[in-house]
Amino acid sequence: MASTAPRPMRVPAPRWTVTPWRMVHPGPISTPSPMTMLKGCGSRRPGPMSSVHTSMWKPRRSTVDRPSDVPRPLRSAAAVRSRPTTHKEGSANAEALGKRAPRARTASTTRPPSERRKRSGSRHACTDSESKGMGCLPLQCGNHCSRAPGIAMRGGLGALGCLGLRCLKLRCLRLRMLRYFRHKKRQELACAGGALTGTENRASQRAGMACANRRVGCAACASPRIRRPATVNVVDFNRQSPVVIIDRDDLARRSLRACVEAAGYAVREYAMGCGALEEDSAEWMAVCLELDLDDMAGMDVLRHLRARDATLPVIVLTRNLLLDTAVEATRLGAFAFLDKSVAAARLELTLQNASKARRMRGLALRRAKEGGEGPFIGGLVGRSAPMRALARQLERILQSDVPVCILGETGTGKELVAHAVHEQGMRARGPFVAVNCAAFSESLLESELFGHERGAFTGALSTHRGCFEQAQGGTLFLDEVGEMSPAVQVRLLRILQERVLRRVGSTTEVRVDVRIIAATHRDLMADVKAGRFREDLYYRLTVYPVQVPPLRERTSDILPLVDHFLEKFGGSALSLNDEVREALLCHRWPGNVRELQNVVQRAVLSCDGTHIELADLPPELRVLVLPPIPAAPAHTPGSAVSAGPSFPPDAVVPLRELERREILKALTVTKGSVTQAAKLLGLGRATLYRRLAELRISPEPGAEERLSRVSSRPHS
Ligand SMILES: Nc1ncnc2c1ncn2[C@@H]1O[C@H](COP(=O)(O)OP(=O)(O)OP(=O)(O)O)[C@@H](O)[C@H]1O
Repeated sequence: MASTAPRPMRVPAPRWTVTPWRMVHPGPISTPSPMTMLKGCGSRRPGPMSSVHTSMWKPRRSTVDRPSDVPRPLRSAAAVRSRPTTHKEGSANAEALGKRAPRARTASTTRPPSERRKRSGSRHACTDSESKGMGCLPLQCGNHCSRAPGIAMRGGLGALGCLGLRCLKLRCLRLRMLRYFRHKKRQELACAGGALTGTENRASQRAGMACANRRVGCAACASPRIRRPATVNVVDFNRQSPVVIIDRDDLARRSLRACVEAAGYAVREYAMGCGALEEDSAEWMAVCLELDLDDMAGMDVLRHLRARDATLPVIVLTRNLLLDTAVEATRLGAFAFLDKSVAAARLELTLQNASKARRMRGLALRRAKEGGEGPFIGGLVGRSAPMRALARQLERILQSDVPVCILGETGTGKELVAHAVHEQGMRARGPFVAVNCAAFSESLLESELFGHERGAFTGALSTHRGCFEQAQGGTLFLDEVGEMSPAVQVRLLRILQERVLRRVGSTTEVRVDVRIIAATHRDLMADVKAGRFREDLYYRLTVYPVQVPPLRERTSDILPLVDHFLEKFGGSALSLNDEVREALLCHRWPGNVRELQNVVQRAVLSCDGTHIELADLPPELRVLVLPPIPAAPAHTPGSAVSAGPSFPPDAVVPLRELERREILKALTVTKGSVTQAAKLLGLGRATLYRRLAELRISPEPGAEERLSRVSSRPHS
């Protein structure tokens, strides 16, 4: 048998033989990762193009005739196994090597790429059929070309001109990377929207990737022990959202905890992969995962985590940084891959990027979930159109550092907006320091903002770090900035321009890195015109002005806010009757949300413990029922209209009077039922109540008596 084998062409032995049969295929994934591609190409020893090219035509050296000093090519064994040979040639080669002859490749012996890969280790070369099946690009023909001039002419090199193998591989790599990223992008989009097409789903399953929408169960989600949320949770990620550490080593966990906590994140630790997977990961900010675990393979944990929440950043940590592992982790969607020995130094930055990505994905998910209603702002309650517009405005500045000026009437929630910008912005991990400029005299405000040295003035018993220094790396909220004296304005302007400050009584300058958010209820431009506010400071502060709408312009937020405050003040079990709701909706709310909050707090205290009545609201909210309705003698149309001024029959009646008469008529007909009257008049109930208030009409016949009863009750 050995004598019948074709004699290999003898050529002078090079120091290193390139195995040029095929590009190394990364495994059973239809769109291989770029890292894998790199691995495939990189396994060849770099050298001048000409030498690589020449070596392509040489037969591969067998392990038998490799000189002992020649290092064993990384993938020689795998390449031997997967090199597409004829049965005859294969047998001959095998016998020459003293091994069992490979079986002929038949339909029954042909295995799927994944299996072949398992058998041949993680590295293997594509066969012809495989490369077709995997949709290899025509450019890969560069590899085929290495085998026979005929193929070269037909497939690739002929068409492309005689490119060197490495050029082809680079082009091939680039294209495959492009395909990989496109595929990945599609997967991520599908994860967010929860809708993979059938083909994509099958593709991701074939690839062993997490099935994001779970319409078809994937292998990774098979374990019954592991919690699988049915829907994508929408969470506001902030500093309280924990970074989860999964590591079996107590010491390593402790040192990681210290790193993560120093970076300003809450931490949750797990020694076992299963322990972590049994928890709900919806609120986790990120995961630091050690691959070497006791109970299950780290890669499986990663697979499960990604399967349940494709937006959860998983940072893979390992002691032995192997390319194969990195490739596998990247393919499974790991956010980053860190060597444990350098993890501490890199972790902070990686966590920063991870949390930013998580927050942005969270925002996008929330928006998607709310049916495109608009983004969500921090702890602000209210989804009215003006609030959604405000949220959209804020979203644009979250990831920037521009000074923001929040304008709006008192009690509209300016400080809450400032908090939201800080919490969801880039400086979320820094401090948020708020100072009310109206609360201090000029000298005190100076010392409060900029600090002072010991003995700088009478009473300065110790050195004081001002608000600017306290807010280093974070946000300084200057509330009521319009109340600043001209002297403080000048100092503030200098800090904004030069980013340095000098404490009162000090000669040295301190560099400050602070984001400024200012707020005022005043018309700052008017103050500038009146000379009360510096124009240059105005333009420095109002780089991005934001107007918070008053509550009267967003009545649809009133009832959600009432529910919010009822819950806040322990009255969530209390119910409101229709009268109370109408009164709340029709009030003008000059004190805005703060006033509403006070009203609800007071009502919770003064009500009977089951429901809130009109009597539990302050008198200014009961104005609707103040004027008594004139007694309607009969239900005849027009009889109730007599309460108004009389006009000569041919006189033109003012529209307001006509409106008043028609409303009274409707109320008479409906026996004081506002709902029915509104229907008769073709108005909304709230609109009719507003008109009643404006026209000073009491809607209900019994209003007078009830009012007197209510007014006599004591209020807390
Ligand atoms: N959208 C909202 N959702 C929940 N609570 C709110 C909202 N807006 C305001 N509040 C509450 O109303 C109160 C007043 O808000 P805030 O202090 O932010 O208003 P402001 O505009 O800064 O007032 P001022 O101009 O008087 O300082 C706070 O207790 C705040 O929690």
